[in-house]
Amino acid sequence: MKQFMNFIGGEFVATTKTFDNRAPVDNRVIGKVHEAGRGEVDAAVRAARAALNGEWGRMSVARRVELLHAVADEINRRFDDFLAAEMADTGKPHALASHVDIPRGAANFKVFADIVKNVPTESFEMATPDGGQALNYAVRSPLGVIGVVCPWNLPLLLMTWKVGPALACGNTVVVKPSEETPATATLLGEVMNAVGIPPGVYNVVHGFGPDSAGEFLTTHPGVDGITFTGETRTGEAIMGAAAKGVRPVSFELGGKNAGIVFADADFDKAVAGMTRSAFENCGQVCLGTERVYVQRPIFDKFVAALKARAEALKPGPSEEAGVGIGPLISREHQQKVLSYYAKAVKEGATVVTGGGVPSMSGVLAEGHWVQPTIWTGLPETASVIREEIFGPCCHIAPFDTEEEAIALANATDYGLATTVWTENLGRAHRVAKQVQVGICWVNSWFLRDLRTAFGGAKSSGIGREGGVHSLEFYTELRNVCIKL
Ligand SMILES: NC(=O)c1ccc[n+]([C@@H]2O[C@H](COP(=O)([O-])OP(=O)(O)OC[C@H]3O[C@@H](n4cnc5c(N)ncnc54)[C@H](O)[C@@H]3O)[C@@H](O)[C@H]2O)c1
Ligand SMILES: O=S(=O)(O)c1ccc(CO)cc1
Repeated sequence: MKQFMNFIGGEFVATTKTFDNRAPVDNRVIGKVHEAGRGEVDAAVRAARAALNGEWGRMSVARRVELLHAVADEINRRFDDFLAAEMADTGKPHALASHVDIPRGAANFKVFADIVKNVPTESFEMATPDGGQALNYAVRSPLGVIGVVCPWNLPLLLMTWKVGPALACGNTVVVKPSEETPATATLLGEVMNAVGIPPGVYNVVHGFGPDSAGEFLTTHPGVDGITFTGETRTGEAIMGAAAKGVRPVSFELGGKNAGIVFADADFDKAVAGMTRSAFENCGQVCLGTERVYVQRPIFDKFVAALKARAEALKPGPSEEAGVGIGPLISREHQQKVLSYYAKAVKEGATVVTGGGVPSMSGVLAEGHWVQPTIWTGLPETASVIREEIFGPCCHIAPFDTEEEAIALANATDYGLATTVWTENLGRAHRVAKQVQVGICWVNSWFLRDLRTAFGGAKSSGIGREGGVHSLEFYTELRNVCIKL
């Protein structure tokens, strides 16, 4: 049985309290996770502080960049180990994990190392009251010890998306991976040691949220800032914890994203794009679309086409050929998604396809499967249109005008992403400007350039990460003013 231990000060640390790690495909116990108590979290924060005050804190940017490139190279060298670990933890299809999760997990180190190496800082000359001159210039220092609290949907990708820039900026980190997906964060500890990242720079503490490692880390006074990806409600709790000591937070939170398909869209591309945005990763992507609005002239044709695509997604384990959809992460999440499937029916939805659990054979019958599901016919007040489900499902409603589509898209407390499909360039610009979200894709979905700002509006987040914007959170910008 695999043991997932904490990684503190460059060493793997066992504890006496463990919990089960289960495979989503068949609910089998595949590992034991060593839960960190207050003592281990404190040791991790102290190790991170010592590294900050030690070799890592004194290291030149050029050497740091070199080491982070080596981390990326080592992830790529051990690609198959990371792939196997991520697939076992999440059950996601091989094609997805091998094309998205692991390569991005590696790229996050290189991209941010290069950004930090090349970013300029500002300087201003000024006239002084005595007729002389002064020079102002900015310097960036690391924020300090960063608490990184992660979700389970893209474990390595979303963790390194924060650890990459944090380390590139010279910080040290204590990572709390999701209790559902401990594997790749633990494996990354081996990579850090292998390439010579000093002990204490990267630490991992395992456990849950409240009264466990998540709470112990976010309430720890030795943590200088907290970066978090997860549910909006959890963000509220962490924000409360961060208030003590007035520590900065960066939050990437939930979404209830709209997709808008105009009648002038390239129909086949729109159907293919919406299939991905509704069902990829079994709908467990915060940027995914759960509310689809289609202009009336193509509504019926679009519903029929998306139905055909949904029904063609073959459920199965990661390695099986032709698999298009994996299971949900956990039994608990399966129950949550199925409760929404029941609610939709109760609130009067027409179930276009899905709505239940696919029939799986043998041990797979114990997995956390649900059918890709499409509804129509619900009022905008329905629960499945208002609340984030995080499953492979969407409601499709017709609209008539551009203004109506924008109003529908914006009628939510969330503001993470929108995907718009149209061949009319003017309309694309008008809609993109008016949707209240952090990212608006036009004729695409989940195209990511890591130099761009990423984050959510409204209840979907606080702050922006990506490119130089990550520096806003991971560094303190200081001004030096010299009288000449
Ligand atoms: N905006 C984004 O970029 C983005 C990306 C991925 C996922 N998400 C969101 O994440 C959610 C799914 O992920 P999840 O279920 O893992 O989220 P979650 O909020 O339940 O858990 C995320 C992490 O927070 C920890 N945690 C929970 N309660 C805590 C507390 N009180 N104090 C400290 N830590 C605590 C968990 O143990 C876990 O590591 C969805 O809402 C999704 O939209 C957002
Ligand atoms: O900014 S990214 O790292 O590309 C990213 C990918 C997916 C999600 C949503 O789950 C959030 C951020």
